[in-house]
Amino acid sequence: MGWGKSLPVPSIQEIVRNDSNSVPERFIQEENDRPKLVSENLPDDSLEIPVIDFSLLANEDENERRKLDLACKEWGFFQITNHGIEKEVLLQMKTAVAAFFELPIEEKMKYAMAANDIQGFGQSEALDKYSTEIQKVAAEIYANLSVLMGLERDGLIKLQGELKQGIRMNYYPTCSRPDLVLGISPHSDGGALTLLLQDDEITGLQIKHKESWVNVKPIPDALVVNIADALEILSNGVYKSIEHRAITNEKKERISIAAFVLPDEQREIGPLETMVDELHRPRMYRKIKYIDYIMQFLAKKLQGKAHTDIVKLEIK
Ligand SMILES: O=C(O)CCC(=O)C(=O)O
Ligand SMILES: [Fe+2]
Repeated sequence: MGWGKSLPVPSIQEIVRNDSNSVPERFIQEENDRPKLVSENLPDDSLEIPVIDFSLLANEDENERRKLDLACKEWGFFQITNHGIEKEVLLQMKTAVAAFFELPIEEKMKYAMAANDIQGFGQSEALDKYSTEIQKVAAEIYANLSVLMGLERDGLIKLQGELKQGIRMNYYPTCSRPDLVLGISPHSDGGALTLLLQDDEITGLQIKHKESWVNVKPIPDALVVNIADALEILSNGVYKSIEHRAITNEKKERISIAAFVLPDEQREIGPLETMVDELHRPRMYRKIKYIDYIMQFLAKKLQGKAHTDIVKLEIK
């Protein structure tokens, strides 16, 4: 598990417990960054991110693989159904995470302090099972992306080493002024691939698509998958690591669980030779050791989609 400990941010559960009606000043977004929930500029609800049937992918279905290719090029995001992870495993993970967020702050701190915990969660059977299943799904997506990028099925794994995984749990309390705040600011993910288990009912995730924000409407038991920075770089910008954010709502708290699939930190990442074509698609990024990329990524915090700029080459 790579990135060790969670950052000591003030516990939102504690803030809400103390006063659930006011929005602390520092959460209020600048006018331009507010989610605009009631004005014009509403997210276009007619648009939906692509849905991929994982069982077809696993059966080497050419058509589904083409859909995956398009989804990664045009959206950077897709939902997968029929991923084969048992409902029970998803439910147990959600229950364990919800229980964790219910713990009093003192108990949570104990987990946060313990070294080698996944983002302050401690060891748990639910987490281990979930993480193992996610790994299998990620490996199959990797295999398909490898083929789409002109490699053998195990091409990406060979280049990146064994896949690492980090889990982040997000808790968004209800908010009396969802129009003023964001649950999570716009960012792209720094790993290779992110698999997100989100609430079955509450819409919170929004992604940038053609300059506007599009809601990712929950499909019960589906996983939301997105291309993250390392795959954007490996694909020489053909697949996009898209900016996304989460909004809050007045009615119901929301939990999401993000599994970040990461390259081996000691490996170099850079555009695959198969994705570079000096005439039509010149090399867009320089090579960088993944650990160096992450150090620079973390130094910039969550600030929009400037991350891959770290390695972008000037194209003349
Ligand atoms: O809660 C969500 O839907 C988004 C979470 C997210 O983007 C992240 O954890 O990186
Ligand atoms: Fe994210």
